[in-house]
Amino acid sequence: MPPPPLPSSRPNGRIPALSQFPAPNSAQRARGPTPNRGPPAASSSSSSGLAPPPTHSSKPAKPSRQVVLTPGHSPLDWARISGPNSDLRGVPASTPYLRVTPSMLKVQTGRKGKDAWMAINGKVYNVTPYAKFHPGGVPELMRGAGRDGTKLFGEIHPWVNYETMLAACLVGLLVDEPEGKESEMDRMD
Ligand code: HEM
Repeated sequence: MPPPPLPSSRPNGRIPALSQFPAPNSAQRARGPTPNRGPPAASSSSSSGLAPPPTHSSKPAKPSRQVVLTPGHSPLDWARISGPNSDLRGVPASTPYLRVTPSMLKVQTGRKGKDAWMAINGKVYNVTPYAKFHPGGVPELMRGAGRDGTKLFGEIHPWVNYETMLAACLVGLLVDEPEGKESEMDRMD
């Protein structure tokens, strides 16, 4: 079977070569040369020639305050021991989640044989089991012990996913002091 006839616009059967690209009357040419191609202008080149530009990692905005954790207390170790089935609340296993009042919280300082409890966004955690795993160190963590640490926590590391990390340590919810107790306090004034 003979090949199909060639289109009449290509008499020699070849795609015509462009003498110039973009073609003189094209839209690309009308826009002018592509910017930012080719060597930088002499005025913008630094004195160090081909040296790479300085990076942002060379000077941290704030020095890290992380401590060296003792062996066996890495974030991975914590993930392992605080897994889905662990209960690190420090209360009898059958205890339901507690309604924790500020006065109950106040005594859980981590001192005098008491565990350290901390409220964050309305949830109360026993942070004692986590203390040696805290990358900021034990004393730093204990600044929030026995009180509502929401503000402090948020000022330092709002990105930390405490809810997942401390799920096994969730003791209960922070609630207001009961009415009777408040009026008793008022009477004392
Ligand atoms: C309110 C009490 C707390 C204070 C005062 C505190 C303080 C700190 C400090 C000073 C650091 C070092 C930050 C740095 O690298 O410069 C840090 C790191 C860290 N803290 Fe806390 N912390 C508190 C509570 C918590 C809690 C409850 C958790 C966990 C659930 C936690 C998890 C972490 C983590 C994961 C880091 C490493 C952050 C990172 O490298 O991005 N902290 N903390």
